[in-house]
Amino acid sequence: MTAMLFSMPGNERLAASIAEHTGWATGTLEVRRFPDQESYVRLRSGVSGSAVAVICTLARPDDQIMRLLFAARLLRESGARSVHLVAPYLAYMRQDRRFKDGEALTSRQFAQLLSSEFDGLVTVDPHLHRYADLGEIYSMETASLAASPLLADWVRANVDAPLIIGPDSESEQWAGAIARLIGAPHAVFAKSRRGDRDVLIAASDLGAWKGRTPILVDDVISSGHTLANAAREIIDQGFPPPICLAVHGLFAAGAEALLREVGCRMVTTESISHASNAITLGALLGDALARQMEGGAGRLRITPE
Ligand SMILES: O=P(O)(O)OC[C@H]1O[C@@H](O)[C@H](O)[C@@H]1O
Repeated sequence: MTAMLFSMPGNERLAASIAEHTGWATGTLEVRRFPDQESYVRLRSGVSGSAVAVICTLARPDDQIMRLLFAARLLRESGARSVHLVAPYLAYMRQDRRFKDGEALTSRQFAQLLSSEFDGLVTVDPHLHRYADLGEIYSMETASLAASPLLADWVRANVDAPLIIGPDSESEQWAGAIARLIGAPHAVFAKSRRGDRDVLIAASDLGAWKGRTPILVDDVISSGHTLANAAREIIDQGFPPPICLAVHGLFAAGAEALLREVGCRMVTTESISHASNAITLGALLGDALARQMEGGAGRLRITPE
């Protein structure tokens, strides 16, 4: 199997990290915007008969989706044997139900758009909350990789006597896994969300673990309010400001400043490029992509309504 990697703008470091691990060649896609903001995409490498992967993490997805779909179609039309998407951060997964009457079910529609052009998807900790599996909405091969072993490695190497804390019940899957992997205690708080930037955290009593270094663990930092409010609860109980350890650092406007103001140090994986990136994903993504490509994904299926 010949394989080739293509990076969408802004994903060059991630693509290099996968290329370094797999030894695959990196091809060139020229991608730019016309003055009217439409997208221009041109393939500058031969792909005939190759399995190809486009590396495009999906933070700020609305800025990226059209050019990504154009690139996928172009690669297929140019003779690629199969076209895969490596999106370490997968967007729109948090809109996994109609929370209010009349809301668009964007997770499903976004999945249908990607599934209509790609044969396979490799991603890291997609926000699987009300969906049990990506197969419920994606109709292509999917690999959902768990970052918790890598997060656990980071804690093991950097923190003595950690206390792992999840800010809400959804985060138990990461907090619990990391705590088990490193043999540390963990606690999980409760959260109620009243708005995009308005969350209430009900903390549990951490008194039994005084003296340990608190580490808040979550899948996503978006507005930062979940972790900032959880951090305040931890500090109120006499602990130092926690380390905020997350798989995906989206850092919406104001999030970084908010967490700094509370005194938190932020640590994230390289799924979204940010100064807090401290955990590389090249080996995890490269191995999963190789398995998917060797599996021979190549048949395009369309999700039925
Ligand atoms: O509070 P912000 O940072 O906006 O949002 C991130 C939180 O919202 C949830 O879906 C995530 O799992 C995380 O707990």
